[in-house]
Amino acid sequence: MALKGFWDRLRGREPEAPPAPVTPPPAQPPTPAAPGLETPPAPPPPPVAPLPPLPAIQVPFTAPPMAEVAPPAPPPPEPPPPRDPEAALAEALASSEPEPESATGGGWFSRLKTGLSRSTARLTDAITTVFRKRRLDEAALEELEETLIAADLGVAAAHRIVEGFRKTRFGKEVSDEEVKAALAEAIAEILAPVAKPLEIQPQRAPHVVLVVGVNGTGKTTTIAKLGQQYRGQGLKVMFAAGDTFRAAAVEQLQIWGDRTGCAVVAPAKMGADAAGLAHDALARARAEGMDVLLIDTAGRLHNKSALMEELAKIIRVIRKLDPSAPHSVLLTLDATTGQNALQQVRIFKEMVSVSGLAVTKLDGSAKGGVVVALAQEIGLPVHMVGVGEKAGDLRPFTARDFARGLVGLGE
Ligand SMILES: Nc1nc2c(ncn2[C@@H]2O[C@H](COP(=O)(O)OP(=O)(O)OP(=O)(O)O)[C@@H](O)[C@H]2O)c(=O)[nH]1
Repeated sequence: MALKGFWDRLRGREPEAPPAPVTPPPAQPPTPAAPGLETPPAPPPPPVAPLPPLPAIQVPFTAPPMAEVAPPAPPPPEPPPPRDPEAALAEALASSEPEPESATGGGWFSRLKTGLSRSTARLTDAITTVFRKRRLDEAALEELEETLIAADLGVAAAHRIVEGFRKTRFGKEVSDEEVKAALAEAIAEILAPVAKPLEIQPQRAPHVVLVVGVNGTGKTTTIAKLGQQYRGQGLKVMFAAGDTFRAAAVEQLQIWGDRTGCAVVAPAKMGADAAGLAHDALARARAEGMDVLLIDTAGRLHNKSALMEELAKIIRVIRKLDPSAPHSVLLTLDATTGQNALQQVRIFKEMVSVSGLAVTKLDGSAKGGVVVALAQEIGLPVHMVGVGEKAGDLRPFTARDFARGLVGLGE
């Protein structure tokens, strides 16, 4: 239970409450057994006497006006038929072709902006209310700081931004639009040092990317999306299904491999040694002239030290073949976990030398501001962001676009 609690907290979930104690039903008085029978037949129910008429009770009742009477609830909608995972995957891949700008209403930026819309609302609704033509005094600065913290930007970034406002605009009258524009600039400034693409060096033959992260944060999907992108660039790509404990993860990677034309090295049986698998995959990748090898890993073992040992072993073993591998260690973070993402980075940094981050599920989160907290407090490169489940929904992270998208401004 304690370890389950640890993993739940790491994933940003409240640990499950222990099951409620079962209360035994109240004891029934024993039924007297009929002589010679173990189970007496139930006695016939006594005839029900007609109830005497109830005295009339007057309950004062005022009918609500008609408009307030709730209409009868419509019948519940039919639950959608269960989706065949393969069909869902095929659909995601089919729609992952680079779409023309017109089809996406302005291309990647508008997708980013749409994806961030929940986070944007959280951040800007308060700004719009507070700063409609208002003098930037102490009270306004305090409200701004609270808004930024509530939008998951973290205390340090919120403080830094507010101090910037104090220096440049204190005492001036500002509108919500001015505040948003200045905010976008301040956020972009914080993000700029960490906005670095994941640079693949095919001459490493192959460039090895070890992908780590808590389970469910999007490791397998991110690998698949990257595979698709690299294939599009004409690179030869191999996936190693190193999450050998989860049959579904191996299967998922195999399907993505088939669809994207990436080779897949999968374990012969579940629970196989992940380090051995990574070693075999690297040997094969070298023999087959691959440019990139993406290694998936388990996100959860029975405890933190077991996971740490597994990751360390994978690295030790692949270094027997290439002492410089892995060339990148990519940590996936689920944006919906908000501030908990910072804790995940700290824990994974203790286990392995993380070289950069992929922040996923920004589309399903109102906590996209956490990327600013990550930049300010962790400072690791943010290579890419995921704003959807489609293969095309993983894009390089750029400070200006993200900052403007987050505060709801145009390109
Ligand atoms: N909306 C949305 N969903 C995403 C994104 N990235 C991944 N997902 C979904 O998140 C779920 C978990 O993703 P996986 O790639 O299986 O996560 P994982 O870290 O490999 O999980 P384990 O295999 O359990 O360790 C899947 O349903 C993905 O489709 C994203 O950017 N946006």
